[in-house]
Amino acid sequence: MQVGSRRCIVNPVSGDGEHADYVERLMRARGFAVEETQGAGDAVEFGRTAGADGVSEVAVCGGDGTINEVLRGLHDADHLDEVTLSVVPAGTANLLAGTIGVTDLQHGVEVADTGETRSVDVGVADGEPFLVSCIAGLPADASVATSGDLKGRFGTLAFLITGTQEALEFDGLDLSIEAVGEEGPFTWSGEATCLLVGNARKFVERGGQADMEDGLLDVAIVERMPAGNLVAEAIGHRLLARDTEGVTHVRARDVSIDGHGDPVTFSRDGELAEHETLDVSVAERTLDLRVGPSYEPNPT
Ligand SMILES: Nc1ncnc2c1ncn2[C@@H]1O[C@H](COP(=O)(O)OP(=O)(O)OP(=O)(O)O)[C@@H](O)[C@H]1O
Repeated sequence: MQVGSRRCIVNPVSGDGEHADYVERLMRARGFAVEETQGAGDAVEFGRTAGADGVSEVAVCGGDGTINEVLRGLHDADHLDEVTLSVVPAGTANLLAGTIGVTDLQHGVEVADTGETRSVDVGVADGEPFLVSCIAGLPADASVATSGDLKGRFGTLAFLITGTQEALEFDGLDLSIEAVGEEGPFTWSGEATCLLVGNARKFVERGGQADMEDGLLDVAIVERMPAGNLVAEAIGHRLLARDTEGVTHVRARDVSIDGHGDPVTFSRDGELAEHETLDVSVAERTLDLRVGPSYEPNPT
């Protein structure tokens, strides 16, 4: 047991792969022991070991995939509610970091050292944790189709390019959804283009950071619409405006999704898995997370 210890898990190949030496030097100077991953899955193991060792502060330097691996390891070790987690963004999209107000590597190092700590919700899908979102349908498929090469060259723009290509071919999902909504039971059934379940992110109105401390998930269901309309809506940035026809939005806990016998691909913070049915819940204010100054405890 190493009470009071600090550990930093670094994925040296995240993003452009040029951050490791720089970040490791800065983190060591702030009292973090550094561990470097050598391949997929290592960060899960490092997270598990950090949990088993009782490490009190874990910083993750990498992209959203690496953060999710560490989160899974800490969850496996039953240590999520005892650790303070921080993020030093070195990935391509860095969705979590962007959402909690951590802007770049150097800022991430400062926040990991002395940033404000908030107790935030952790989403749980099929027993596995996520922080940002759990999504099915077009965005999830688009992220599968985004090749590493394209991602490397164009960064986040690659999601948009492949997203548009995929939109022209996507068939839709046949789903039934039941949830405990903020204002009572919620059910939805039909053909969807996508289902977006956000913990740190919301997808309607202006999007951006969701309330991460309310014990609720932000659920948006986009009904299937002809691909031409979909692309036009997306280009006009109107798709997830609250009043868009065909978009249902509810804040809920305990969301059950049924694909009617067809496997549905879900992306849990970028980690892909197929499920015919999926239960998503929230572990309310379970994780202490260091956040940047622009993090909003109560976003409107
Ligand atoms: N040393 C390594 N060599 C190759 N792959 C690795 C290594 N360490 C970890 N990985 C794998 O690299 C993958 C990508 O990592 P990560 O998500 O951090 O970066 P990214 O894809 O650039 O960023 P983002 O998820 O923000 O788009 C992870 O799936 C992880 O398992």
